[in-house]
Amino acid sequence: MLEPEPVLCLASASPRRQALLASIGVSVEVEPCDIDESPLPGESAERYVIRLAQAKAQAAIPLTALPTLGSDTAVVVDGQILGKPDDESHAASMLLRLSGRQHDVLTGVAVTGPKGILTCCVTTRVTLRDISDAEIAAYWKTAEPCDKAGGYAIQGMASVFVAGIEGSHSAVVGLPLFETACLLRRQGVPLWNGHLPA
Ligand SMILES: Cc1cn([C@H]2C[C@H](O)[C@@H](COP(=O)(O)OP(=O)(O)OP(=O)(O)O)O2)c(=O)[nH]c1=O
Repeated sequence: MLEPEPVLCLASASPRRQALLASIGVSVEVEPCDIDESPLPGESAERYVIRLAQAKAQAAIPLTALPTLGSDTAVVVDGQILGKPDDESHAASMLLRLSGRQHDVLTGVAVTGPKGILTCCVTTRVTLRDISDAEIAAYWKTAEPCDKAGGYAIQGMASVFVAGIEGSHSAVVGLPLFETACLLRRQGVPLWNGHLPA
């Protein structure tokens, strides 16, 4: 079967974001953008993820004629933003902090198009059970944590640690599908490969 024509430019290297968009029938052209992801002094987590989502979406504008989408996901615990782990000990220290308690996962989304740049931020509360040192060491060996904010993947083997979630599962994986669909429709991007009635 022929691949549907792209209707959106995804400014992201994340295969998960591409798969999430494909699940609602949005075929994309991919233009990953390398931007500085350091938080600004005193910046709130919400401002941070929205700023990065906007920067990614804007960086792709010169590369395409399509509307662009940028997104950023951060794990936040005690007001501190946890990014992706640099190495095994960093990953272990992040999981130890998250073990046996709740934290927030924030995902910012920005979509450019005829209406300018539209943004949203979705916060999801995740509860992890107690995680032992042996489990943390074994989890690193799966290679799953290395490219994930907070050093875990709710959609993968770390699901055995996830005691509860309040909010959007897809947002934790990288893109809140309900809110993203709203932004895409406002920018005139067709969903369900063009079959969702306007
Ligand atoms: C907490 C969590 C994060 N993640 C992922 C979502 C994001 O892809 C990643 C956080 O890093 P991001 O910087 O948001 O995204 P990215 O580097 O993967 O892609 P790009 O910047 O090019 O768009 O962590 C999961 O897949 N599962 C989880 O449970």
